[in-house]
Amino acid sequence: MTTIAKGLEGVLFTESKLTFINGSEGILTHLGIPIQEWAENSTFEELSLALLDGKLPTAAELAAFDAHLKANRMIPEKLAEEIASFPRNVHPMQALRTAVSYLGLFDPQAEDTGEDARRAISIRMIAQFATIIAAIARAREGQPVIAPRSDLTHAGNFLYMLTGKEPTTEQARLFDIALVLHADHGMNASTFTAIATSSTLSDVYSCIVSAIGALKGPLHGGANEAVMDMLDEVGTPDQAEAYITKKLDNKEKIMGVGHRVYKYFDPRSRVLRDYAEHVASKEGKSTYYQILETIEKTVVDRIGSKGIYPNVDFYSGTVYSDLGIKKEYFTPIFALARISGWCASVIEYSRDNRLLRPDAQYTGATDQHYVQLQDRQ
Ligand SMILES: CC(=O)SCCNC(=O)CCNC(=O)[C@H](O)C(C)(C)COP(=O)(O)OP(=O)(O)OC[C@H]1O[C@@H](n2cnc3c(N)ncnc32)[C@H](O)[C@@H]1OP(=O)(O)O
Ligand SMILES: O=C([O-])CC(=O)C(=O)O
Repeated sequence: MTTIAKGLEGVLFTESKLTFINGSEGILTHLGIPIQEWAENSTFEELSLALLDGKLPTAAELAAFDAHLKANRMIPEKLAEEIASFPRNVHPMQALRTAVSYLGLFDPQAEDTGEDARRAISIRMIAQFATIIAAIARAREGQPVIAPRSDLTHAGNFLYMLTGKEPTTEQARLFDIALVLHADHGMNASTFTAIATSSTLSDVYSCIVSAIGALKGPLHGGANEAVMDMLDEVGTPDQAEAYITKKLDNKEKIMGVGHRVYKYFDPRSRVLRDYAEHVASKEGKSTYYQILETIEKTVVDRIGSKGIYPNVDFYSGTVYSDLGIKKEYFTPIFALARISGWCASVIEYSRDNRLLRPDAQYTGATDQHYVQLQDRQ
């Protein structure tokens, strides 16, 4: 009998040397190195290069990569003008999807699908995503777009372009850690989507536009914004337990918890919680943080036995919110980090490409004949 792997759960379709996940123990490694070590010691720039090259870079390689990213931060003027003319009421993820598609029109290398071209485009895109997302946010808020600076880190420069203020070293580092935590995660839905597009030998821009569309949904990257919607709906910490209990009694989903692979704490959620706690210890617990603490406890007590624990989207919003970022920009920020994983995975898969084309069990009608329109009931 044919078995159907609903949601492709547990289906292996390729090999990868980038990311390993042990979902029952809550382990995540990139290139064999635990995510906690990346978060503590590395930077988004270094992890991006490591994913692209499949190895830890030397100091000289990292310096050259960093300089290359900085030199590519500007976006075409026409694109900046186009972003400024986007309707203000569209979701920033819609704007990002359109802007990246538009960016591809200005790249003479866009249609080159060789590995060197894919790598060069990827590096430019990693750099330009920050400028595009900040420009989308500024335009949406009716504020002038801010040009990138080349004396700031990728994370620091993004916060500067977003807010118009140079972040403190601690703020820039906290945001950098969030980017590191989100940079790659195996065959998640958006990376798989990017690879599916790439497997047809399509161009990198098309792969990334497809991936942005997949990340946007609330079951994937869109969950970080949905968590904030939930916190706003809960209102105060004393309401949190009753709110979650009612939702679970009604068999409704709680955002930011549960995962296809992790059946225990997502290790990234632990790192983010520690940082949220660190901020709370200095500045007092925010209402959001207190609500999250109660939701985590209620969910783990009620449905932890089903393998439902906080995922990466659970605490990320409170960290961004502490940095003064509005919730509409949380999912674009996920894309700001995940662009590295998408590009690295597309390049890795293209080395041994095979068209992705699964199958569906046919359960429709058989032995039918065409009925003329006038003869149908
Ligand atoms: C970056 C990321 O993409 S991380 C994921 C972000 N998404 C979210 O946070 C959205 C909320 N979570 C979910 O919707 C789910 O947990 C998913 C889609 C992420 C993973 O779902 P699946 O792997 O399909 O889980 P599955 O459906 O097998 O769940 C098993 C059981 O837990 C329940 N469950 C799963 N997630 C949740 C949740 N968030 N809230 C309440 N119950 C849940 C299911 O209803 C199911 O219960 P049942 O056995 O009584 O029918
Ligand atoms: O791996 C997944 O399915 C979703 C996820 O956590 C991610 O993309 O970071």
